[in-house]
Amino acid sequence: MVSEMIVGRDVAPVVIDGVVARTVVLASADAGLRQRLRASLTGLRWQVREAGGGAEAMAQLDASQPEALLVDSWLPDLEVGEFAGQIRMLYPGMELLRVDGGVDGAARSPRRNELLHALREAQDGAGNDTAAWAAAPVAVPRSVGRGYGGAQEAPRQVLSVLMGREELVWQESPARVQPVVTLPEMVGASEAMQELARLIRLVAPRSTTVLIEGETGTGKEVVAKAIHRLSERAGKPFVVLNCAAIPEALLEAELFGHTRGAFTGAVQSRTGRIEAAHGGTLFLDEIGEMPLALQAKMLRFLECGELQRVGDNETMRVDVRVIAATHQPLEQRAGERTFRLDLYHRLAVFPVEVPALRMRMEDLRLLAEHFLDLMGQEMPRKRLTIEAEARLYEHSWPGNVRELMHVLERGAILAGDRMEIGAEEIRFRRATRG
Ligand SMILES: Nc1ncnc2c1ncn2[C@@H]1O[C@H](COP(=O)(O)OP(=O)(O)OP(=O)(O)O)[C@@H](O)[C@H]1O
Repeated sequence: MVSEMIVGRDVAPVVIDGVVARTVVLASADAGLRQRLRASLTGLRWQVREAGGGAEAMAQLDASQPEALLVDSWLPDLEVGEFAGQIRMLYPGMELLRVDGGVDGAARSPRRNELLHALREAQDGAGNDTAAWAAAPVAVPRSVGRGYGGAQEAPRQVLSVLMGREELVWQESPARVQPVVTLPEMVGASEAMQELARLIRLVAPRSTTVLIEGETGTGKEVVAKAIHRLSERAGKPFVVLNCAAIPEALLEAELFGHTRGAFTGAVQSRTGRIEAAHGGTLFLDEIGEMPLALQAKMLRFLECGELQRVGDNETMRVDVRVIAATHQPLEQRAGERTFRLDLYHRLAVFPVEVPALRMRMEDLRLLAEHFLDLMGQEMPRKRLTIEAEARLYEHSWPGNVRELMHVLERGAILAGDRMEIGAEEIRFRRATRG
């Protein structure tokens, strides 16, 4: 279940040595490289925000509006070229440097020179020990980990400097993992997730209504956000309303807004979520929980783009793309007349299904690494023992990705000061034991 929210931006200037620091987001799966770059850049009065992959970097960009982005030549979740293209489109004024190319035809500036200087220093700090650039591989039980081609070998990158030129080049070892083409914030390399990413890319640029189906915790909201971010509406609000979380009596006013005195307790007029999403996207989670009477009003809005606040005679036009999600079989519900068939057809112009985690166990390791990386931003980054990882593969994950996230969080806490999460720390809730 997701909470209601309006995604906003937070900008908190940081002062280093009495000077307001500029912010750089550093996207790399290589913790060593990030650490060295952080040291160099902090010395140059840059505030560094680290991201272990493209999805995380996107979230950091959204939150901190940095002056620059440094991106590794390989990211675990996104194809770098495509990621860079999206960044240029979404943040045209931002300095973007790849650690492999350094110079991409953009004009030199003091800012850019500083970043290049930091890249050189980071390379010096690495010395000639190429093993230092290799991430520690985590073994996957072969019987279950085969799906992700080459996942057993960690990416190994060797940095070299073209002497006399301010450029850095990454050389790749033959053991390199093939980049996986998915989407911002959507970790997963399975065929099912790549197909989902393809559908999302196709539908994102249009204003088509999308119906996202999938079990609880599979990532339906993640998909909705990806569609929003890849659309021309990306700079506009992404508004979420969980239809199951608001009492029936209040849902209409929450969606459409209300005038002062429209009902008992309406002491002042209020904008509804649809209006708040003007220009952007409205994500209606758990649409199957919407009362039938309100479904009729929603259908009218979807068909003409007009709405009336509760208690108001005025009609207003808004430009909102609607994405709905459900874990219920809506078509079946429509057959049983507990959901309006006409609304179902209107919503399901473009249906997409997010597969259950047990149907794509080859994504388990990537997802686990992703969540351990995220937790590693708040406490020392922990690893799973082979036995702990095997235990993850034995489970059937009825709570899907969200359950995995919670199991790992619990495991990390239970492990206390130890850097490894053992099998005994991987505990499943009794009700969801697989
Ligand atoms: N592919 C993914 N990559 C990274 N994180 C994911 C992925 N899928 C889901 N998550 C994470 O798992 C959690 C649950 O995802 P989300 O809320 O999108 O699921 P949902 O299907 O909308 O759940 P519900 O049906 O309960 O509303 C979130 O914290 C989300 O960030």
